[in-house]
Amino acid sequence: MLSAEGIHHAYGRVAVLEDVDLSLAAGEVVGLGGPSGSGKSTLGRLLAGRLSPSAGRICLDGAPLPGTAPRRPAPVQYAPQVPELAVDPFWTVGRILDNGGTPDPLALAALGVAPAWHDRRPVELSGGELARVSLARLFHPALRVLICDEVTAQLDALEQATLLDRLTALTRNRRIGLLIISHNAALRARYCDRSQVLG
Ligand SMILES: Nc1ncnc2c1ncn2[C@@H]1O[C@H](COP(=O)(O)OP(=O)(O)OP(=O)(O)O)[C@@H](O)[C@H]1O
Repeated sequence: MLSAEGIHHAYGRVAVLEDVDLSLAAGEVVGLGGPSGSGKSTLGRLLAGRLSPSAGRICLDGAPLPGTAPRRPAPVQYAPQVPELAVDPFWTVGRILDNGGTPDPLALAALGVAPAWHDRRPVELSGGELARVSLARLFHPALRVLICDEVTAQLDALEQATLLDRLTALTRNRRIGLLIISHNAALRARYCDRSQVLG
């Protein structure tokens, strides 16, 4: 489904990724590990079309990734480590969830997003609750691949397990490919079908 072949990326003259391949099938959960600075987030952003590679091909179903268009949710979504960076702090949860299309009620329920939160603002949620909201808003009908970049790194062990149990059940059930970027090898071994390590 999603494939990256021969990916090179440099920031200016500094090469970060050299000849990296990665593939992700429908419903598969793949881990991406590696030391700090090895290029995990860069690869995640490339796969979601947020950056263009210096060289190499990234395809969804054999065709180059479609360009992004206003108000049309992209089939490959990237969730950053810090949910506060992904949501407007002045918006209510209801407005955050509506952004880019009507939220999927089954995804909201599966991720444990409570209707009672809809009138609150991000600062009025716990870290785990905000992480769920920022992921739930990405589950639109066209979603094919979700890239989660250390999304549980700020959560305690119980909240981390709850979120990843719910998230992996949802993506497997929907046949959405899930890339879990994490430096935590034990976490990747527990939740991923296989892992790839950079650096
Ligand atoms: N926009 C940018 N401009 C210049 N250099 C950058 C930029 N973004 C990242 N880098 C550099 O690219 C390298 C890889 O960064 P990246 O964030 O992809 O690594 P990472 O493996 O995700 O690291 P971490 O685990 O610490 O989050 C780092 O040396 C970083 O400083």
